[in-house]
Amino acid sequence: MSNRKFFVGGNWKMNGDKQTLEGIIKGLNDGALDPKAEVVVAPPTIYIEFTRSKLKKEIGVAAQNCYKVASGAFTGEVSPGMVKDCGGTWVILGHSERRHVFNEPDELIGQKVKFALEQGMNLIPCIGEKLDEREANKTEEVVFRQMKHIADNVSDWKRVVIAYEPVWAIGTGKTATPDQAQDVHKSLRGWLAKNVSEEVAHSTRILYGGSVTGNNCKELAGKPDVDGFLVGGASLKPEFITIINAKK
Ligand SMILES: O=C(CO)COP(=O)(O)O
Repeated sequence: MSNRKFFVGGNWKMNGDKQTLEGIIKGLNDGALDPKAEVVVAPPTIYIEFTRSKLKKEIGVAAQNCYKVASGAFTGEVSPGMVKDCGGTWVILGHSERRHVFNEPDELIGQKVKFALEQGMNLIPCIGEKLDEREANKTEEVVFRQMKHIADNVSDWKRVVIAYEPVWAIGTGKTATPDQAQDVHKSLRGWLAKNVSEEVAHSTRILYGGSVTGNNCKELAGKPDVDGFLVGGASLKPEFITIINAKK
């Protein structure tokens, strides 16, 4: 048995306003959450401070992205230090939408990983293959390449939680089967054992993300290498609590 603490992240993406987010926050504050689960939510950057000020302290707050330097002429960007200043202690990096809508390459994601860790943040770096890559049997090749760019820049694995999010499963209602998720998670753990260390492979949490719902979370969470979830759409709904409690 592993002693990896079950972890559930809610990625709110570019959704909500103060009124609706307050409703979601109230639901989390009042909900009966499994105390054995670690929970983090990622509001749009502009609502990080608002969320932190309303949300109970047991739940962490993440940014959905941040830049690779502390300050300067980078219009539209925010730095890890700014996230921290507003009460965020986590940051999601390399999310599929950053990679594929905003064309962020592996190298940039690696640089962001390095800098955010240096700045004291906890990280949720994301990896995952596209449908054509899966169909061409390139899933491992793709996720191992993405992992290498991340791993080469990690100075402290205790502050890193990996999210495996197959691109074809994100926002599509097409969840990976528990066996598909388990297969990739197991390969990733094998990669970590071989390329980083047995200790890191054993202790690092690997989350699954992609159309996780209150209905499919229990079966996914039952797989030995699935240590939690990164949830998009369902994290805006009351069923997020069911997902947090998937191991209860
Ligand atoms: O991208 C995701 C979480 O980061 C997953 O999104 P959905 O849960 O909406 O498929």
